[in-house]
Amino acid sequence: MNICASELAEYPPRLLLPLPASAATPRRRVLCVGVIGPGRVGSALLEQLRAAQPRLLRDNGLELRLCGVVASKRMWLDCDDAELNGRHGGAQIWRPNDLDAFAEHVRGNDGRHALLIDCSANDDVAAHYPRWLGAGVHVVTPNKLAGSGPLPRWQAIRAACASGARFRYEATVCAGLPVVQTLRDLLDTGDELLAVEGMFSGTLAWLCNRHDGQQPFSALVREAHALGYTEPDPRDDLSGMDVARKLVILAREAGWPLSLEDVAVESLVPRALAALPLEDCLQRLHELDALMSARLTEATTAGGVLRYVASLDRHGRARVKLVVLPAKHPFAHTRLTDNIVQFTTRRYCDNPLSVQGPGAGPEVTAAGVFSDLLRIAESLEVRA
Ligand SMILES: NC(=O)C1=CN([C@@H]2O[C@H](COP(=O)(O)OP(=O)(O)OC[C@H]3O[C@@H](n4cnc5c(N)ncnc54)[C@H](O)[C@@H]3O)[C@@H](O)[C@H]2O)C=CC1
Ligand SMILES: N[C@@H](CC=O)C(=O)O
Repeated sequence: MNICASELAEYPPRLLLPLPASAATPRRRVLCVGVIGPGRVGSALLEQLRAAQPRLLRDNGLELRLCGVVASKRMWLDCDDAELNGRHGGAQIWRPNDLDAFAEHVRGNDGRHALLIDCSANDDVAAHYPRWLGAGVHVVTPNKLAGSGPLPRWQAIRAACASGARFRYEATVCAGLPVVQTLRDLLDTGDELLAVEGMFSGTLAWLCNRHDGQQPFSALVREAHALGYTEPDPRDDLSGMDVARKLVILAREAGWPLSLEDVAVESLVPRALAALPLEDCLQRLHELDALMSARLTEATTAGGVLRYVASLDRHGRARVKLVVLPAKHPFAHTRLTDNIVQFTTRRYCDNPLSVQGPGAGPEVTAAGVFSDLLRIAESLEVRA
């Protein structure tokens, strides 16, 4: 709509007044944050938090207080004496990893708002969520192991939110894309999920896009790992398990009690590599090449493209597999790490609602985690 100056003059004057003081002066809130897993995503997140801190405080009245960082073996707490550490070459900074002590430290005992961000891919960390949430600590994570893990644990996590603590996991599905929130909004406004279909793996999308026979498939897998697209163990991507986990998370979001065992999964990992230690598997990745080359020939001979597709139909049948799609198929027109999620719902039944865009990489994933943090921060009441 265009508004010319004369029209503007006729608008009710109150529309032209400055914003009321309450909107101009944001209420100040403090959120104490602990980051678990300073790997590729965790480090990108720490950088984004650091860069955004002054702007958030100035424009939103939100003070983010980083209280600690814990890695697989060690942790750092803000109460540690920085000056002492300086004199000891940093040797005092790191204590041994202790998740319970870490959570207690971030939670404090002064009624503060506390948030733990799990950027690991570790199941033991996920097993702590019910306790943390039950104690009133918010949890945000891109780690898929809680959302797709044992159903009773998932239910315990949801139940623990009765404490008032919030659990958000947008980045578990398609990294920074607004997929979980979109589904949540559909459901909360009374829609009903009928089916989901899509490409949920940035790594597999990128590999399918880049694999043209010019380079061995295994070299591309190594490149995807170096770019931060793969899981810490790339077999989680190649086996289809990462995609299956995302499908389970979406199904559960819609109230369907799906478990990983219910998903028919096509793995691209040769049996001989499946159970090897990670280092040995990486040495033998070339054993994938002949298999993937044959799949590529099959696709090009048919005039199509390879895509790794997930689907959950109206009868609850869930499957993830590599398929040949015709060149005109909408999934064939995706680029780089593009993911696409199509929700067929009661309202969107003739033409599904689609979310599409880059679906892997530390920066975009960290941004998805960060936006979860901001949604939680928006709901915080002011505490002294
Ligand atoms: N890389 C990507 O594009 C995306 C990743 N994710 C998820 O983000 C998470 C992190 O992925 P990356 O950063 O790529 O992995 P990474 O391997 O680079 O980092 C994982 C970190 O977790 C730490 N860690 C492992 N066990 C721990 C424990 N018990 N306690 C504390 N820290 C522990 C490791 O020390 C490491 O710093 C994973 O769950 C992954 O599935 C989700 C969406 C996209
Ligand atoms: N390894 C995953 C990262 C995001 O979940 C992928 O490639 O999609």
